[in-house]
Amino acid sequence: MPDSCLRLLEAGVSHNAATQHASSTVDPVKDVQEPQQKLVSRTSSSASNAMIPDIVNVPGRSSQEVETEKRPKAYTAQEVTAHTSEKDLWIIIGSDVYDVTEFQHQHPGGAKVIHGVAGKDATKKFDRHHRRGLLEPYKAKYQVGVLAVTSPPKDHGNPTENSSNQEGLAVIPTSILVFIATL
Ligand code: HEM
Repeated sequence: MPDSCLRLLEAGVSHNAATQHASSTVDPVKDVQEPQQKLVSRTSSSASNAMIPDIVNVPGRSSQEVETEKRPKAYTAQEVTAHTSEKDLWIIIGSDVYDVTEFQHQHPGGAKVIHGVAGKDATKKFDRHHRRGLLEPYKAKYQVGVLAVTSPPKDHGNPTENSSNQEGLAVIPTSILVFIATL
């Protein structure tokens, strides 16, 4: 075989070796990326685990029981309206719901004023005659829950944080392009 051919062969071999080397440099990158991807998914799953209350596994008690203890019960204003009789009398003050069936007869301001707000939001009338701080010692005994939030609390008032709005922004340039293309 002529020398030039030998040189060419050598060059081919070294080229293949270089290709192999190049591809072998890609593989480790893949190897590095894969665990990273796994890490990301592990991180995101642990992030969703963070949403689960810490004390789910209380021996002998269901997570639902523990949850019920942690959060006060939420009642809608509609539900409170079902408790208007002297024998079952609830009122709302601020964001709290009180069962004042027993307290109405001990109320220094009289039971009559309490009857006037039975099953209703008594906040305005209460605030006319008391400081809110006055309720603190009564809460443990008479508060039965909190007022349920019926409308979504967030995503109002800051439209830039709305993801659907971000999608909308992404659509605008495309539609402009289509418009330009039709000219
Ligand atoms: C859980 C609910 C309530 C508690 C614990 C409560 C407690 C009290 C207390 C301790 C007093 C004596 C005066 C004072 O210390 O300020 C009082 C007076 C009074 N309360 Fe209430 N109250 C409640 C709800 C209401 C509501 C809903 C009304 C009105 C609709 C009302 C109207 C009055 C009035 C008119 C007085 C007399 C005020 C005065 O003498 O100047 N209270 N209440």
